[in-house]
Amino acid sequence: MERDLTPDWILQQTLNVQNTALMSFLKDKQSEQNDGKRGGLTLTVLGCGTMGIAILGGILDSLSSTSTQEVDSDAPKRLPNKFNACVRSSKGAERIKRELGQYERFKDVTVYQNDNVKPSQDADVILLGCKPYMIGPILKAEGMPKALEGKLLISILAGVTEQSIQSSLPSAEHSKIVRAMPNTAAAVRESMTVIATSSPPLEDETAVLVDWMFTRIGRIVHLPSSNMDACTALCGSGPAFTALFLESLAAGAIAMGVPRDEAYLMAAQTARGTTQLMLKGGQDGGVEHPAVLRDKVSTPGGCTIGGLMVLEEGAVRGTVSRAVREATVVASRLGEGKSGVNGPRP
Ligand SMILES: NC(=O)C1=CN([C@@H]2O[C@H](COP(=O)(O)OP(=O)(O)OC[C@H]3O[C@@H](n4cnc5c(N)ncnc54)[C@H](OP(=O)(O)O)[C@@H]3O)[C@@H](O)[C@H]2O)C=CC1
Ligand SMILES: O=C(O)[C@@H]1CCC=N1
Repeated sequence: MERDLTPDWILQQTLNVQNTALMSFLKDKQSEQNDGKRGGLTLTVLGCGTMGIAILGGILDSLSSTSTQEVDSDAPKRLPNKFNACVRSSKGAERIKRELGQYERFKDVTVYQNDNVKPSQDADVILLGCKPYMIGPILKAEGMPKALEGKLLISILAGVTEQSIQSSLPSAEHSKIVRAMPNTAAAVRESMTVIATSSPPLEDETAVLVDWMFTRIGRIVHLPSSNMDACTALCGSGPAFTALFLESLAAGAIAMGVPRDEAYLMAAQTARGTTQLMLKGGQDGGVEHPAVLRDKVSTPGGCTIGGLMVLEEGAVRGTVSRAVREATVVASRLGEGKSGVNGPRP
């Protein structure tokens, strides 16, 4: 676009540039002050892959967007302000930069490749995000037990109990271990994360920090550790089960001539609408019972009841429930320290 370079226009542009620089300076200062006031924590993600990136992304996003405002009301006194992301391969390191580089607070992230000791020494809080069977060797590696002493360890590993993590750590002065189970919707801040209740209970400040971390990526509930494998099957595996159902819904429509892309979009938006109805709640303020939603759609003599009867003939309810039970059993075996646990059972 052509423009007259009038003195007024040049002055305005100069002021705009100065304003932007000033705003950015003030934002940085405010962010430093918030971190300083709270005595910032260092968070290290040991195994920063799909889930580690999603969780770290939620935290960086939240910190980036609240730095100029009063901090969130649910925030702990001390927030993480430095981050270490640990991986094994250069591909893993590249992925972190590619997926998290967009966040302003990525400047506070250091990526480590094949070095877990230094970032663990520097950490106050450690998020364990490697594969379940890797945890023993990682925790027992030279220098690690000492580096982890007295730290808060938060594990998202399927099937790995707090006791089993504790047994990989020789020193008794160890470290508080908290188990949590998020899901891949963390990447869009819609995770359902189950946090295992600790025994003895966590100190207030630690509990607030753990809740704050996982509410950055979605909703949380607290349940006893004994429920964690079933929660892994429902919430952790749930996106895969739901995706299969959505794929089947769309396939039916595609078979009847609906264009493919529109069919997937319709399946996704229909699921979103249904979950919103369910979450909006019933009369008692809780989650709406799915059977109530189902009934509202099933006009007597209509097409929905016709379709539902086919699903019942196909034992969909029993099959899906059994898949969750199977995944629960397999999840519990993931903590045995080996891979390939879907194989035959004795
Ligand atoms: N995926 C899911 O839907 C869910 C997974 N979980 C749990 O989360 C954990 C991670 O799963 P997910 O994110 O999918 O797995 P990924 O394979 O995506 O991530 C694992 C990460 O660990 C890194 N890693 C491997 N070896 C080491 C090592 N020796 N030291 C440091 N880092 C290492 C890998 O690096 P590199 O890539 O370089 O090898 C990778 O970044 C699992 O325990 C799983 O049970 C929980 C809920 C849902
Ligand atoms: O299938 C798995 O092992 C992981 C844990 C929960 C979801 N995915």
